Amino acid sequence: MSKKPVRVAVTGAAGQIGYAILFRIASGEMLGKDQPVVLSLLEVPMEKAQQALQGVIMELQDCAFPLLVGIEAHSDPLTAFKDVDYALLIGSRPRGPGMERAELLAVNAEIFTAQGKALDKVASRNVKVLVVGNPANTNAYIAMKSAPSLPRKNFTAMLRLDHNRALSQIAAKTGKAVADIEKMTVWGNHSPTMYADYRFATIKGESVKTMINDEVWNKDTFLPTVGKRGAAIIAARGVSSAASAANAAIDHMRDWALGTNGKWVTMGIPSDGQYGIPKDTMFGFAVTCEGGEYKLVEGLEVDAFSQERINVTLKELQDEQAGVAHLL
Ligand SMILES: NC(=O)C1=CN([C@@H]2O[C@H](COP(=O)(O)OP(=O)(O)OC[C@H]3O[C@@H](n4cnc5c(N)ncnc54)[C@H](O)[C@@H]3O)[C@@H](O)[C@H]2O)C=CC1
Ligand SMILES: O=C([O-])CC(=O)C(=O)O
Repeated sequence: MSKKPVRVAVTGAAGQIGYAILFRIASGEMLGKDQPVVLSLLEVPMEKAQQALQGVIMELQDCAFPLLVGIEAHSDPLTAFKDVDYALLIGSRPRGPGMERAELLAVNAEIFTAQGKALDKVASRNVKVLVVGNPANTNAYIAMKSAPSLPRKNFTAMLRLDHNRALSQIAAKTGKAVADIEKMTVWGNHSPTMYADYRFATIKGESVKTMINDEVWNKDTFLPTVGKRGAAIIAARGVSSAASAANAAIDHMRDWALGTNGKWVTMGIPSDGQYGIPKDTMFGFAVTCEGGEYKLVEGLEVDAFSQERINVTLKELQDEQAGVAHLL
């Protein structure tokens, strides 16, 4: 018997990442090749954006995806999020020239407060929310705080792009296959302060740290390369990463929904106080997923260098949270 369709909301659906992700969701790459989906697409209520959205919808129709059983265009989160099972919050304002970080936080805080409230009112009580729009961790924190009737654990932020970037740098350094790397993780904020940590990583059972054995490379090459990859892509392409961001969002949601078979992945999740990260902080942690739930990997040793890195990324997140506290 075929499965009941699920409702998937995507915001910023006419943007770059939207264009790179919708076709993959509709083809079953996110939720499985046996899972029919209804796409509920949200864009700003401006004529240009709504018109562009109609163009994307025409293209989705023209793909005749067997799993795509409905497409809706919306300009109001209250209708877009009605009964949704999955919500990918991608649309947000990028930083403009001369714009201070605090201003960006304030503009986006409004978007994510409204969207959190709308999810709270109308989404499925089991909705799985992934925030991609930057600053992703703090936007996810805002949405979670604006949706008090939904479980906190339903809200997550995207650290998977950093995780995937780290995997690919390690593969290049060791000359091994990406697919063979296990137990990689990224701690903290989706920003240059993130701490990509390969101390526990293995390749076919062998320690990656021992294989690389180069602390200077870790500190001076690996961490800056992963941390500043977003800026490097903007410098090269003139616009920010879109296909790789869409790919990471697919990976995040697929693993959360369908499980990781014991493999570690990185998700930004609300802390319950583990590793000294204050409760509710939306922080990148190693997790495994099973049965539609993520589970934090506990008991990892935090050495002095790691603690220092974790403190830096935590401080940044706490400053961001303090910057929006008056809006919540
Ligand atoms: N977490 C991560 O790893 C990454 C996050 N990003 C972030 O993702 C976001 C989207 O990136 P792009 O698609 O490249 O940007 P884009 O500018 O191409 O598209 C954003 C779309 O969102 C729409 N939008 C803005 N406010 C909205 C609202 N309140 N409701 C619904 N739609 C809204 C805009 O009209 C636009 O079509 C940016 O904030 C970017 O910085 C990008 C790459 C990686
Ligand atoms: O850096 C940016 O603006 C886009 C982004 O989040 C990334 O590529 O990691």
